[in-house]
Amino acid sequence: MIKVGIVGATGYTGAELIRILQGHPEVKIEVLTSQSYAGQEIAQVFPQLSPLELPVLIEQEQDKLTEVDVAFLALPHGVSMPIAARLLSAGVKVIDLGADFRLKDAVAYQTWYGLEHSYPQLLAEAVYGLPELKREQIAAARLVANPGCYPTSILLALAPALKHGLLHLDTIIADSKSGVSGAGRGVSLGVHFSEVNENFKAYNVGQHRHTAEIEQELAVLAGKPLTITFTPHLVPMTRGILSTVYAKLRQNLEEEEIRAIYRDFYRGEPFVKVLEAGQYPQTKWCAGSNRAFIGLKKDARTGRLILVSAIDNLVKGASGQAVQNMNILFGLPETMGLEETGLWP
Ligand SMILES: NC(=O)C1=CN([C@@H]2O[C@H](COP(=O)(O)OP(=O)(O)OC[C@H]3O[C@@H](n4cnc5c(N)ncnc54)[C@H](OP(=O)(O)O)[C@@H]3O)[C@@H](O)[C@H]2O)C=CC1
Ligand SMILES: CC(=O)N[C@@H](CCC(=O)OP(=O)(O)O)C(=O)O
Repeated sequence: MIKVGIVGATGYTGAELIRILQGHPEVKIEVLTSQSYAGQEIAQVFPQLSPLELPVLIEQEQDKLTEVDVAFLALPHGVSMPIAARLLSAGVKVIDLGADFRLKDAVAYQTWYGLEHSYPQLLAEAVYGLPELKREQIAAARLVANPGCYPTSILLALAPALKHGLLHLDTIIADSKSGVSGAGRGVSLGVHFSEVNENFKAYNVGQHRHTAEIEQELAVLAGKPLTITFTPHLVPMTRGILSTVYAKLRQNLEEEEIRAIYRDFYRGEPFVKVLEAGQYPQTKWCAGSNRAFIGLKKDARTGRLILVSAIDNLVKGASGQAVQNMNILFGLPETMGLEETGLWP
């Protein structure tokens, strides 16, 4: 059995990790940490977990954390750096759900996150954990930087088109909408009920920190640097991200030829489904599951490709993808523990 630790178990992605891992046949959850609730049962925070036999919450500084095989860090950005360094030196594999190891460039990290990176030497070895694009590198990694939720939805939508050189690189626009759980469990004015309910807004326009991560990974796919316009929106729903991505096509391909490229790129991928002509995804299709759905349309009038992708921000956008990465790290079938087809309605 793989001994697992979850650091930041009382947050949304931490709880989602417990929900997924408790059904994983090769995992034993050995350590759950919290700074605010140390000494208490996790069921006191999330009563729905009370039927499970889970360890009492402990502080992340305790030695017990260094005795696990793999630790998931479900912490706010800026907090994970020293914890990851300590765990790696104790021989623990680390999957960081936050942003601390996603950018390769420590200067870019400082620019976008307003913090100096305290372990820049780890950035070179960290692998950006999007399994559909980096499976081999993930398998050999000690430190996996789990992608952000918006980047996952946008990168999966664009990867086949960029890999095949289908797009004018300076024309990409990604317009994304997220459920409120994307902001985590902490309370703030922008996410309290009466601010969000019956409301819809764009935020961090032209400056969301995920832009850096998306551009970094799109550049790898395209083989050259590029910039995109990315606008996130907050939707009054709990889970889900829907991204609509627009870009000018370089060649006059038929829509079915483009769809064939997408189908071929994702052939055999258990978690990515390319939809039929005229079919576009909805967030409810993937709520609670690790699946991503991609619909596409060639807009012949404008010469643009329109891509629509849907994921659950807490699953393929965070904890499910992290478990997929753990399966790869330990040579297990990638779908193990992730067979859940989702919640309906
Ligand atoms: N929510 C989402 O959809 C996604 C989130 N992410 C990323 O995953 C990470 C976790 O997100 P999420 O679960 O939503 O966040 P939450 O705010 O819901 O949870 C954060 C967790 O971190 C702990 N924590 C907070 N501050 C500190 C600190 N200074 N030191 C140690 N522990 C601390 C809290 O524990 P306690 O107070 O009990 O100590 C809590 O368990 C973040 O980096 C987030 O950006 C990535 C993709 C999607
Ligand atoms: C709705 C909402 O607020 N979403 C979050 C994205 C969460 C996430 O993926 O953040 P990290 O990159 O820090 O992991 C946001 O826009 O900040």
